Amino acid sequence: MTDFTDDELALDPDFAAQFGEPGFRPACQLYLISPPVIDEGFGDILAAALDAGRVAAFQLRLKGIDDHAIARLAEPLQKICAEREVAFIINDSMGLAKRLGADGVHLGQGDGDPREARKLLGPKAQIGVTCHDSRHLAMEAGEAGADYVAFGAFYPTTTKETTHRADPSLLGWWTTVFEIPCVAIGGITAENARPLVEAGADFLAVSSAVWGNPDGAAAGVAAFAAVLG
Ligand SMILES: Cc1ncc(COP(=O)(O)OP(=O)(O)O)c(N)n1
Ligand SMILES: Cc1ncsc1CCOP(=O)(O)O
Ligand SMILES: [Mg+2]
Repeated sequence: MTDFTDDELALDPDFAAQFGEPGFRPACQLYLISPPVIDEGFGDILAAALDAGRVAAFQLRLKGIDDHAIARLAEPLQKICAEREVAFIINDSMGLAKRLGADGVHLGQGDGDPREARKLLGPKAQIGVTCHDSRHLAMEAGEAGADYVAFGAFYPTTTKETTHRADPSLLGWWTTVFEIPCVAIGGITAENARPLVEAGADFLAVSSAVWGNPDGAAAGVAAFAAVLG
């Protein structure tokens, strides 16, 4: 584990210069995270959601079933994403991402080494890493070649049991020092997203605010348009 000095963790101009000057950052974009359980009808819901606004990526995050079952459910969803040039990301398993020819993989701290994922998936794959509320984890992920770092949870969520709470200032620090995109996740809604966008989040990772929207997932995506600018 790399030991970064307090100076390096601070907003030190020399440190910033070493690791990348603040440059132009595209507007914040939506990154949809699937419900943990879906059925064969989810494809129509996903297509409607992706057609309702600017979505950069979709992560298939299924829990409680094996890779074969995930692969069966993944195929039509991967096609729906490809038709709309939305990145299709597999959660947890670099092996399954390889098997499916997914656009990338998201790795939690217990899901494997980003360097190994890079060797397996190649230079074009999008490899994301969970960094909770930790600058250290994010800098280690960046050093390991991650294409994005994910901070959270920012708000209470029922989608996943979380023990870390991130502050928007973490997003501001990261985007001031590093060029690698950052993702904010955890309990994010169109109503509470603005502080995260203003702090510099490159992506908002959202699940229940879209799939659980009482007016439907398309309305859930459309509701973010105002805050994403
Ligand atoms: C974009 C994004 N950020 C964080 C997570 C959480 O990943 P992980 O910590 O591995 O937990 P599970 O999602 O696997 O329960 C994520 N999936 N996506
Ligand atoms: C996967 C994950 N990791 C941290 S919070 C979370 C859940 C995100 O879902 P929601 O947008 O419903 O809070
Ligand atoms: Mg995981």
